[in-house]
Amino acid sequence: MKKGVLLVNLGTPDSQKTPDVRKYLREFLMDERVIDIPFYKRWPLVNLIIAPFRAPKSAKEYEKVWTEKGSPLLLYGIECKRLLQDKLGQDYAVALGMRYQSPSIESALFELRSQGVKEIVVLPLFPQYASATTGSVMQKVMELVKGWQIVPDVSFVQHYHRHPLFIKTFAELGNKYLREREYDHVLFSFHGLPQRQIVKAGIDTCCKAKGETECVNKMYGKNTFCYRSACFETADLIAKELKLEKTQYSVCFQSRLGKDPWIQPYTEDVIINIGKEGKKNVLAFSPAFVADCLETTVEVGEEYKEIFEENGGEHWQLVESLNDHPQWIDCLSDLVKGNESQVEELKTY
Ligand SMILES: C=CC1=C(C)c2cc3[nH]c(cc4nc(cc5[nH]c(cc1n2)c(C)c5CCC(=O)O)C(CCC(=O)O)=C4C)c(C)c3C=C
Ligand SMILES: [Fe+2]
Ligand SMILES: [Fe+2]
Repeated sequence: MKKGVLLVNLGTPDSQKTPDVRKYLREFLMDERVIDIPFYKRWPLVNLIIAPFRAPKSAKEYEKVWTEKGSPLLLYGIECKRLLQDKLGQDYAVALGMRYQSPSIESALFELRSQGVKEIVVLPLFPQYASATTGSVMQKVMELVKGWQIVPDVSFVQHYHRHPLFIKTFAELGNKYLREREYDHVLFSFHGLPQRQIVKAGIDTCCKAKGETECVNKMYGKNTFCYRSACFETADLIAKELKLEKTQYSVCFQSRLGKDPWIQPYTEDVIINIGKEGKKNVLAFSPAFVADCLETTVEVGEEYKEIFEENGGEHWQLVESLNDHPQWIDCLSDLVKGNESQVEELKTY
């Protein structure tokens, strides 16, 4: 009997046009794990304020990344599915679902069920666990399978932010640029989260205090569910692979939405400081994403580049994401098979 693999990414609009972007934003932001406030406040905020006002602006940005075949996030997902299926062979059936919009997780689960699959490994395409991403995917899958006559044996890959192949692939992609020219700083910019989401996750040994801007203890390997700490760990491991000193790189968090405090430091502030320090050449990684998308290509590749140049910077280079890199497919295969090559001895940094 085949074993099922369900790859899940965030999702993307059906087209780059404003109505489709609005529809996507509505579904995405109405998720109670994404905007984690009571429904009676979330509904008007999303439907009357954020979606209507943000959709036309976001649509212009989606226009910049859209290809003839569609959204890069979806196209890389489809390609990863194909390559992983080839790598795993006939004993496995691989499907792709998006948490929001299409193809839905429901359709991907039906695809697996129609192939007689009774055992499914769910692999969210988010290396660092957050309730808003991996948690939401896990909840959705459980809601969907709970009504099946034969409830499948489902397991989840909750995170892989320290998996050696994940780290090595990013490091190799970056090294290509580091060999080409001199850089005076390296930046690791991760997607941000409202600070309260970290506090709510109950990580009381880590980012516990309200407004805490530093993880109190970097107990890597023990507080893997603190998204912020996991991001620092990913950055430290890539930096180690690149043989960077602590002073040669910074970690920061992008994409703040609204006025509430998000996890810090904010990417924009860090870029302004780097510029003020007279650094001219910056290499930027965005390792919360495993595929290039709006957040990497436009936000890091264009918007942060502009801010850097306005603050004295001269050369800004975004390191592309893992996309369909063969070593990334090896990493996915390793995760599916539960080889757990990421569970090495816990290291201290
Ligand atoms: C409260 C708002 C948001 C939270 C929390 C959030 C967490 C989060 N998101 C990703 C990954 C992606 N986000 C993307 C786009 C995007 N994210 C938000 C808001 C929150 N994200 C918005 C409003 C948007 C839409 C774009 C925009 O209008 O600016 C994408 C890109 C999708 C694409 O089609 O290219 C990804 C991927 C992570 C990993 C994360 C928490 C860890
Ligand atoms: Fe997001
Ligand atoms: Fe933390």
